[in-house]
Amino acid sequence: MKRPHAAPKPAHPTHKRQKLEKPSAPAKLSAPRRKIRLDDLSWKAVSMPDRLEDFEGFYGLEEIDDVEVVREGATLSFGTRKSEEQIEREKEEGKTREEDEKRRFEEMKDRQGELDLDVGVEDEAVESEWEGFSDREGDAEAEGRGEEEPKPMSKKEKKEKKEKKEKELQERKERQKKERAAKKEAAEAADSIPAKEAKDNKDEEQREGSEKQAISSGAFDLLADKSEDEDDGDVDVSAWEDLGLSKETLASLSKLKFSEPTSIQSLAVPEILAGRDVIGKASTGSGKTLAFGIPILESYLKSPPNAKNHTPIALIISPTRELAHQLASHLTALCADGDFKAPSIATVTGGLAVQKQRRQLEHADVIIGTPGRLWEVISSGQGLLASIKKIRFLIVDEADRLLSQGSYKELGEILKILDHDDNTEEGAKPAPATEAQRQTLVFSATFHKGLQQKLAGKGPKGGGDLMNKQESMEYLLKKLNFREEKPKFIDANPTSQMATGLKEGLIECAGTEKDLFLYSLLLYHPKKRAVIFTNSVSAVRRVTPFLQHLDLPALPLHSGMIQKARLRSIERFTQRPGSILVATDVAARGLDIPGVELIVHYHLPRAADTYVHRSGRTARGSASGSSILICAPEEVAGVRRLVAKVHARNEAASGKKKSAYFIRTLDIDRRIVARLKPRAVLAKRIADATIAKEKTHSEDNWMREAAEELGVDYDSESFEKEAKGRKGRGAGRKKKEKEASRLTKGEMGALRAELKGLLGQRVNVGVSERYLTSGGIDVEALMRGEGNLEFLGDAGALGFED
Ligand SMILES: Nc1ncnc2c1ncn2[C@@H]1O[C@H](COP(=O)(O)OP(=O)(O)OP(=O)(O)O)[C@@H](O)[C@H]1O
Repeated sequence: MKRPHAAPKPAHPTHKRQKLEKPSAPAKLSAPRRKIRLDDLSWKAVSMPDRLEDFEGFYGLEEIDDVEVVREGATLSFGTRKSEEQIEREKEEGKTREEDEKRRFEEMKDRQGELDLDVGVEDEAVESEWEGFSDREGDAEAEGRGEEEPKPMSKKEKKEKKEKKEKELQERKERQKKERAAKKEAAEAADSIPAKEAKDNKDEEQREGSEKQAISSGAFDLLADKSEDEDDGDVDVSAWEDLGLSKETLASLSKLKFSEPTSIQSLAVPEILAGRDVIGKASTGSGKTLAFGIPILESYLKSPPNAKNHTPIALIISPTRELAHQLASHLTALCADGDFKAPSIATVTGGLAVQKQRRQLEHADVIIGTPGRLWEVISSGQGLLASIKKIRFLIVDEADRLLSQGSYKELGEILKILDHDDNTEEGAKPAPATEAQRQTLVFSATFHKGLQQKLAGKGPKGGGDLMNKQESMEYLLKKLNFREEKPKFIDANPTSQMATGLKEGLIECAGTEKDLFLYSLLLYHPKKRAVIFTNSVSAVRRVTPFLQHLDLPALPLHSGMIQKARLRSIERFTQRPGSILVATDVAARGLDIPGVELIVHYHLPRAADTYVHRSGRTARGSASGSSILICAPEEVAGVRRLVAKVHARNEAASGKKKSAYFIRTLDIDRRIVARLKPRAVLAKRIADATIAKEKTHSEDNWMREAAEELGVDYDSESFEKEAKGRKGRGAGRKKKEKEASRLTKGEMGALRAELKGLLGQRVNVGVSERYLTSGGIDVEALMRGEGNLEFLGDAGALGFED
């Protein structure tokens, strides 16, 4: 029986529960029951959870045992079989207990006070240790070595000591700041830069610093910094000597630890230095950036731009924003820490503040940008246009992409404006090609076959295998207004446009099971940095959360994202080993992220060239990697043709007899896939429902806003009813989305919990049922890189072994 402790006594105390732990002894039961007043009994306090202590008017509970409630007619009374002596004894025991309790509480309070004091002392100890790092390190040590036990400090002493330390720290900071400023002044004086120019440079540096911070979230700075992590020793660069480079460039290459040129570099650099227009083709990841970057640096070192009448040296055009930032990083890395003032590099891409970019351009030595933003910026400022016309190099990187249909419009405008003679009348033909003073350099890993044949002087004159006139490289090359009638065509890898360390394969599955097979494939490659290519923004939006729900570190990249988010994704992907980038073809070209080991084509590439470039994100330089296509059965034949086409081109170039390349089908254990299916199905449901909810929400908002603008009432339900009658394209999908969006919070929570449960379970995926029943393999362990690869395998187990 329990009663509230110290609370006003109820008229009729309720009998809460009979204590079970003390069953009455048979002897006691036989004792006569006496009526008793409740206050005369020995109540014991019940310990309560802390949070109840402050309950208004409720201070605690007390309990009593061996009491019976006796009903006599309408009245209740209480009886006990305990003797009076026993009750008295218990009362005494209760008092002692209460006193003990009080004493323990007081002791605990004291101890708590001591503990608080200890914390203070500990802080102080840390502070006094810190003193050892101060300028007066010796003093601090000498103090510490004192033979007598130091006396505890008073509060005043502690305060004074703290203030003194803060003052010292402040003074040290001031001193260091002054030293830095003095050093900078001395360096500027040594360079004998006139005061105004020095100020301009300083302003520019500051502007550049803040611009750089604003435009890049650091992803490509990381690429630029990668040499810093390595040890500082420079490498022997004698292998570069034949190329006729300056000692400054050689020193920079040594710092980058590039001991020898790649083949495209050794072939293209001398030609460019000799003043030739060059069309360079080399496989992905073979160092094309420096093939044109080195000659730009050489030209800059040979005749730095005149500070008073500044004009940029080079204009580099890139098909994507990410590639533009990466090119800037690679060139920055080449020029960083050199024994010369580094050229100023401006990156001009969409998605970032145009005003800042315009300001940067005024002082840029090298301009790198995407066609749309470049056009916007160049065309809007006459002064800028006049100076850009004087560039020494025009570089079109990933030229076949930039010059292809759909992308060419703005590039065409830029080229037109660059060649437009301001003295010719409006509407007249642009200035003749011979007037172009610049060198034009065009690079890619893939060029159209017709162009190659034409350049090699082998191809049919016009028509033949060329695309239609509008698209053809021949037509577009005319637009580039080469200085020479026949630019130098360099094919560094005539027999192979695919990287040498690349393994290719395909996995066949039902079109509706691509998600499941993608998940399984990623589990086969635990902790490997991978890029998943899809053909649409919506697929990226769907596949990324699908993988994330399955606890895989997926990051999205597509053109629908704001630029900062795009750069952030690349930054995280670069920083975190084992992460997975789910991307559209915006990531297919040029991106140079170290350590990518796996490329998955979730959607098939639409063209052979896209296949080459996507696959080229792995196996770069001397590294190796795999490129795997996930195909529905009806897609297999097309895929085989596409991949065979890529390889057939190589054989044609090498003059070998044609033999169709046959991409191998990789074995993925269907039993493993079947075990993983429940997880994949759940993850897909959750991802689809989340997207459908967001979509419905934003559609609703859009309709509401439109209705408001029209001044009509918007009622989503009546809209829906009306729409029900209409059936058209996508009606089934819409219905599914609607259903998915209707999942309640609770239902979503339940799905998540179920998935969590599944992900927490071991998945037995042995190679035989015997193995399955006797323990098997833990996929989670595999994902941690601890699994038994003998069974789940790496690429070798997928059939890549030779
Ligand atoms: N001489 C060299 N020695 C070693 N590494 C080099 C050398 N030149 C360039 N690299 C490095 O090789 C990597 C690939 O270079 P880059 O991005 O220029 O390739 P790419 O041919 O342009 O590839 P893609 O066709 O995919 O754009 C970069 O990380 C670059 O720093």
